[in-house]
Amino acid sequence: MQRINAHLHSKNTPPYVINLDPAVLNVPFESNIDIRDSVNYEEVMKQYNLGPNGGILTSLNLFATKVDQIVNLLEKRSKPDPENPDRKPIDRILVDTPGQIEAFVWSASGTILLESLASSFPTIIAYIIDTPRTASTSTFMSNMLYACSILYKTKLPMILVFNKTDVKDASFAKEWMTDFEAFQDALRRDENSDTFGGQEGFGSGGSGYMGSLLNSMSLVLEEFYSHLSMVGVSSRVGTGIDEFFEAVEEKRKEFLEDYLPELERRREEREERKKKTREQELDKMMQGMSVDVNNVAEKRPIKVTNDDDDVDVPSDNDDDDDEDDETTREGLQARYAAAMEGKDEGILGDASFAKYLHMQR
Ligand SMILES: Nc1nc2c(ncn2[C@@H]2O[C@H](COP(=O)(O)OP(=O)(O)OP(=O)(O)O)[C@@H](O)[C@H]2O)c(=O)[nH]1
Repeated sequence: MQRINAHLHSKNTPPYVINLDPAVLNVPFESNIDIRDSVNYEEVMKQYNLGPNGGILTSLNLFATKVDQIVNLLEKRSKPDPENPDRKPIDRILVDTPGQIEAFVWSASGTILLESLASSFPTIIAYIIDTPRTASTSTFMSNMLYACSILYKTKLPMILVFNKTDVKDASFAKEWMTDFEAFQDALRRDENSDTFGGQEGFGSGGSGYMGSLLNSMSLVLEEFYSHLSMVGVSSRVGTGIDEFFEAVEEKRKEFLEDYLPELERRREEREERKKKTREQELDKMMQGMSVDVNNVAEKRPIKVTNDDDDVDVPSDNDDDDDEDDETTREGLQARYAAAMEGKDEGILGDASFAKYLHMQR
C-alpha cells in the first residue's frame, strides 16, 4: 500500500486511500477514510465478548452499515467539484483490507463493501503473495487455491502480485503458471528431496499422496491461471511497480468489457428474485392479517364514544364492509412493501441490523 501510494503521489496523481483493517496499530501512509475512526476495535471485542477475529468481523459489519455514505462520497470526489474547481477529481481508490483475508472475503460485510464499490467503480483485486514463502510446490499450490477461491467468491478481475522479489525472484512462479511440465519437474524434485513444504512447511515425501494431489490440482488450476495477470514486485526496492500499474490498466479494461455486463445481469436477477420473495411474503402476511382483522372485528366492535363525530362504524349489515377492508389492506400493503424495500428506516434499519449482528454472534 505504501509503495503504490507513494508511486501515485510521485506521478502527481494522488489516490484516495481507505483503510479497512480495524486492528492495525500504525499505517505508514495517510488514509482518507479509516475504519478506526468509526469503529473502536478493542471496545467491540469487549462489548461483544469476542476474540481478535470476531472483533475484526464485527467491526467490519458495523462499518458496512455506512457503505452507502462512503460510496456517495467517493462518487462525489470522483467528479469535478464546481464549488472547488482547483480540486482534482480522484481517479484511483486504494482499499487496504485486513490481513485476516477470510474475515473480509467470506463475510457478509466484505461482500457488501466489495459489491458496492464494484457497482460504482471498476474494481480489481490485488492478491499479494510473499514470494520467498511460496517457493515450494505445496505452499505455491496452497496460495493458488486460496487466490482461486477469492476469485470465484468475488467474481472480480484479479492480479497476483508476487512481492519481496528483492529476496527471491518470482520467475519460478511465472514458469509454474505457464508451463505445466516445469511444475511437474519441480514436484518430482520436491518429492525426491522430501521438501514439499519448503523451509516453513513439512516433509512428507515417499507416500506419493502429496505428489499426486498436487499434480491433479495443477491440472485443475490451468484454467484459473489463464484468467489472471501476474507481476513480480518488491515493495521495499520499488521494482515491478510500473508493471503492476500496467496490469491494473489491463484489468480495468477487462472489468468494463466482461465483468460489468455480468455484474449488471446478476444485479437484475437478484432484484427480480428479491421482488418475487417480497411479493410472496407480502401475500402470505396479508392473508394472515385479513383473517385476524375479520376475527377481531367480529368479536370486538369499535366503541364509539362521541355520537356527534362523523364516524363510519362498521356493522354486520354494513354494505361498505368489503370495500373498507380492501382500502385498509391496500394501505397496509403499501406500507409493508415500503418497509421491506428498506424505505422505512424506522422499521427495518436498526432492527434488521441488530438481528444480523445477533446471528453473527
Ligand atoms: N524484503 C522485503 N520485505 C517486505 C517487502 N514488502 C513488505 N515487506 C515486509 O513484510 C512485512 C509485512 O509487511 P506489511 O506491509 O505489514 O504486510 P501486510 O500485507 O500489510 O500485512 P497484514 O495486512 O497486516 O497481514 C514487513 O516487515 C515489511 O517490511 C518487500 O518487498 N521486501
